[in-house]
Amino acid sequence: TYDYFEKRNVPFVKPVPFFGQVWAFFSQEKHAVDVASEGYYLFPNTRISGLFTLRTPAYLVHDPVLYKQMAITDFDHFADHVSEISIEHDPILARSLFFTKGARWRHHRAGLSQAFTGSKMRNMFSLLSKSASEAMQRLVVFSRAEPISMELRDLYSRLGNDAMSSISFGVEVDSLTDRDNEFFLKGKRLAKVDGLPGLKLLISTIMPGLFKFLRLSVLYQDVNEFYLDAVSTNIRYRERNALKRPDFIHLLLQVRKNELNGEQNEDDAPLASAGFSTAETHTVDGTDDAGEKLEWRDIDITAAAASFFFGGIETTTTLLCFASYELAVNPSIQARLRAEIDAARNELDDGITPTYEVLQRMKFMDMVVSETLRRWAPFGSTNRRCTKDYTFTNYDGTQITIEKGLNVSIPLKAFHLDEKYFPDPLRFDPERFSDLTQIKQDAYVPFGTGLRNCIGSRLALMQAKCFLFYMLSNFAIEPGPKLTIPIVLDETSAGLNAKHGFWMTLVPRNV
Ligand code: HEM
Repeated sequence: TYDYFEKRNVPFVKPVPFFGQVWAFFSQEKHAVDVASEGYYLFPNTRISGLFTLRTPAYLVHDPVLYKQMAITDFDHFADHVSEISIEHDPILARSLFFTKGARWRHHRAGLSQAFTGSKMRNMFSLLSKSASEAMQRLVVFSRAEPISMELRDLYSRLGNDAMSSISFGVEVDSLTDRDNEFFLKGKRLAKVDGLPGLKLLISTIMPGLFKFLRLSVLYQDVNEFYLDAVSTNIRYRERNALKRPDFIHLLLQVRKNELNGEQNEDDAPLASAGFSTAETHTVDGTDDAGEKLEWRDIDITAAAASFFFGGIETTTTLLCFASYELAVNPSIQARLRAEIDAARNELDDGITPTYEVLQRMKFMDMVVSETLRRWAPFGSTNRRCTKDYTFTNYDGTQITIEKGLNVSIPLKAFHLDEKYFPDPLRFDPERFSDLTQIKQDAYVPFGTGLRNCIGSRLALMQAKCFLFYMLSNFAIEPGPKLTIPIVLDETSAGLNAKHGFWMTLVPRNV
């Protein structure tokens, strides 16, 4: 088994007998994303390297151009993500977009894409902004014009949960005051990426076969039941009361009735970009091999809405936490961003409430957010399953064939921190994004690339910018006494997190 890559002339990370590289996942003091990317640093002159999980060979892509090729032009060779989540044991997660495969994925992606267009995001933005603005007013009252010390991951995940509850379900919650409301508690359990759920998620990614064999589930049973019940009650209520609101449930009900299909909105083109990092839109044909469309049942709508909590809140919270950290330790960057926000506020009717278009125009805000996503990619690696044999040429002219069924890992974080693409890569420097023609676009992939890229990039960018806008309108962010500088990462979390928290002091601006 272990001569697999030698025979194919592919450099590979030497496996520990029986365990392969899995040993390193569980025995080292390194984050799973860094363990998975080890070959990237060991073999700088190849487009791909090999590794073993237990005794199964898998690949690691080194060349961002190859990733792009696999994800766009040669998409039909790499149509799926690798996880094997069972519909029986994880009825919601297995139906959510990241984990679906084949015809179900095509159908869901084609439907959901209609809910994430620029014009839909702009309509939704008013709900997002209202939720953020109300939360910020409560925070201002809470501070009583005095500096307050806060752990920002907790704060941002509360704000994120409240915003997502509003834009997904039309449910207004206030997790700052009502700290143990059910939407927040269940949302936290849903999106948990540390402890046992994080471990299971890791196993589902690095050893999908074993995960399937052990019949494991990731989500807690009570979380499945909560969301299934919440969404079907919500749908019935809307149907009875003919309720219309620009949120996801409403859009997904329209998708179900095929009301959005082919809807052309002349607003879409100018609204399509939420900033430099916005993931490109690709058209996906939603019909199956027999030319049929699947139905959108209640459980599919539930899975879609729940997946926004699962995939969207932790990641956007991570972006906000690291942006706040960098602003706190780089006061001159913070001052420049604050000046841009103040200038934008002068142009607003009420001097307070940003619009989608105002945020779209803020150049320095976009530079700060883009650089945060580069330096601290919330999603440090993604993957593909090879669905059809694939042959390509390596740098040295040799042909390599990836066989159907093998898993391929893509080290997004390693691309972002490679000095070949980004000189002095550990330095936080928004100026890199001042001249966008200088950015090596293939290597800048915070939202992945191709047909399976992040569907929520516009929402994430607008949400992060909106929260930063309100935060810096009201507070200066300073390092708190409990903050560790430089930040120490939590190597045990499946996501990107600070080991000792994001402790900051928020100083009211009184403007
Ligand atoms: C800063 C925040 C976010 C980051 C950095 C991020 C990053 C990513 C990445 C890297 C992927 C995999 C792409 C690939 O395999 O090529 C992905 C997929 C996905 N993301 Fe995000 N994401 C964020 C926020 C969101 C939000 C807010 C939502 C939904 C509301 C969302 C929904 C999804 C979904 C559904 C997929 C799977 C797409 C598919 O398989 O077709 N993400 N995201």
